[in-house]
Amino acid sequence: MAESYDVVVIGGGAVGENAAGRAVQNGLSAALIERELVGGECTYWACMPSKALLRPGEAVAEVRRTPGAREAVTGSIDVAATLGRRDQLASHWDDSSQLKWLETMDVAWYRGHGRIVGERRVVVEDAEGSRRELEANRAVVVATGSRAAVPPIEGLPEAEPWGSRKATSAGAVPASLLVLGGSNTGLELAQAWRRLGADPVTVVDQNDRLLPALPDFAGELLGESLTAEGIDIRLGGSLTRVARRDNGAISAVLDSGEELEAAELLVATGRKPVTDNLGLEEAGLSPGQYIRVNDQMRAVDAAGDWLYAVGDVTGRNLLTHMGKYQARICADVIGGRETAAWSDHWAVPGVTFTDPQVAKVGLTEAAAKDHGISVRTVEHPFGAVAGAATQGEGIKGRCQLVVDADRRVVVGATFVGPGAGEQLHAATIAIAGEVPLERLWHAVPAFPTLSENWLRLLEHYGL
Ligand SMILES: Cc1cc2nc3c(=O)[nH]c(=O)nc-3n(C[C@H](O)[C@H](O)[C@H](O)COP(=O)(O)OP(=O)(O)OC[C@H]3O[C@@H](n4cnc5c(N)ncnc54)[C@H](O)[C@@H]3O)c2cc1C
Ligand SMILES: NC(=O)c1ccc[n+]([C@@H]2O[C@H](COP(=O)([O-])OP(=O)(O)OC[C@H]3O[C@@H](n4cnc5c(N)ncnc54)[C@H](O)[C@@H]3O)[C@@H](O)[C@H]2O)c1
Repeated sequence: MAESYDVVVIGGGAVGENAAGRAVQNGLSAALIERELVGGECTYWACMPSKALLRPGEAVAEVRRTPGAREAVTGSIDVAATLGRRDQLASHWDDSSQLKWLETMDVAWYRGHGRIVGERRVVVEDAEGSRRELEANRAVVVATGSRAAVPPIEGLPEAEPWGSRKATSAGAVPASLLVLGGSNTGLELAQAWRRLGADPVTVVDQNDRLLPALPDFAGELLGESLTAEGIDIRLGGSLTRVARRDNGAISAVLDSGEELEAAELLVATGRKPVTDNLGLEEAGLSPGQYIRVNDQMRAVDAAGDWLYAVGDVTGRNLLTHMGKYQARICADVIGGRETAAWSDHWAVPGVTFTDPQVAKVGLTEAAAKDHGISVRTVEHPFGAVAGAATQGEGIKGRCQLVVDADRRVVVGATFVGPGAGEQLHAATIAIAGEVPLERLWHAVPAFPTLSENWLRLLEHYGL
């Protein structure tokens, strides 16, 4: 006899949890199926532990920028304390508090592998092999996330490289680190382990520049900072061969023929969807692909109207906060509200939590032009306001606003500088709220704060 819920969510990462919780808040009954730890990658092996590894280095750099405070830093980062704090922020890889939250929210949870076995029907199989069948009166929501994609490089699997899971949960600092893939994962973890003592740290990426989807200055400024602290960045190439030597060291051959050696190799070359062994064929979908969704998060290629997908598994903005936004939209749609995930296209915020941080929301100049928008951009040095001077010496960086010149609203913003991520939400509000420049002009930034960058940018625009 199947147990029956309005909504059955497969995958209990941050996104699945939010979909189930919001469904209950909307007056529906919901069940969540998770085969590993409720909380998913973000909680245990991605966002939280990586930020915990970065924070001590960032805090020390902040203090070192400030005369009077810098003299108080006489030692080096305490690795054991950093890893201890990391373990704490990763909830010691224990999901009991997440389970408590589900219970408080009245979400039923099942530990096991979820698989669709027919229209609105899902089977959960636990580790012992016992099976329970769940029936979804209204919808099945797939929130099974993503896993690391490993490129086909000779010797790579046998060399047992680090993936993001190992690189965020390691119990000791590697003597040296080679990072393949220089995007958010690779750059954050390269800097984290460098500042914790790995030396040398080398980053290899096939692109000709860092962060190519952002304005040029973002990758350039970040690259300069990382290079200055001893991270060797090799762009425009990859590895052709990898081996782990008898002494445990990694040997890697670049496509230029040069051989690099490191204690560990981190592979951070992107993600692929977790859609295998999920029974997607029951809804007419192919396994192994991202699940295409519309702005109501309904799986557009699925037969019927009962299958939804949210989070990384959709391939749309692989970011926790965007997945959670999709989850809220999805649960509202299932609950009968008319709504759409339009922010997914126009106002996606993202922060690379390196030092300096790279924070961007909305469209770049190039993307805005592609959308036929008549664009004007304005820029200002991040550190050229009194708020930066009070924070310390030598604060560098850049800010940029992308403005729709016809509608006189901001459509994109990028900030590069220490702590730039905290500047971002003002831009997200301006973009999502379509606040006219004439109105923004009256949003006065307090003195002396870094937010005065907004005033300078608007002055450059001519206000
Ligand atoms: C190193 C790193 C750092 C990151 N830092 C950030 C950051 O700072 N900010 C940010 O916004 N994003 C960050 N991200 C991205 C973020 O981690 C993901 O976008 C987010 O985890 C996606 O959440 P999700 O719930 O969709 O998927 P996941 O977190 O992958 O969760 C999916 C869950 O589904 C479960 N599951 C899969 N298949 C089944 C099945 N058949 N049955 C039952 N359960 C199943 C899995 O066990 C998993 O728990 C980072 C990513 C990495 C790799
Ligand atoms: N702070 C954050 O919000 C944060 C942090 C980490 C990850 N994430 C998200 O997680 C997702 C995955 O991030 P990611 O950095 O792991 O992957 P990614 O797909 O963003 O970047 C992968 C990088 O690897 C490079 N690459 C791929 N194959 C290669 C090869 N064979 N040789 C050399 N280089 C190669 C690519 O050029 C690219 O720069 C992204 O959506 C990202 O935004 C977010």
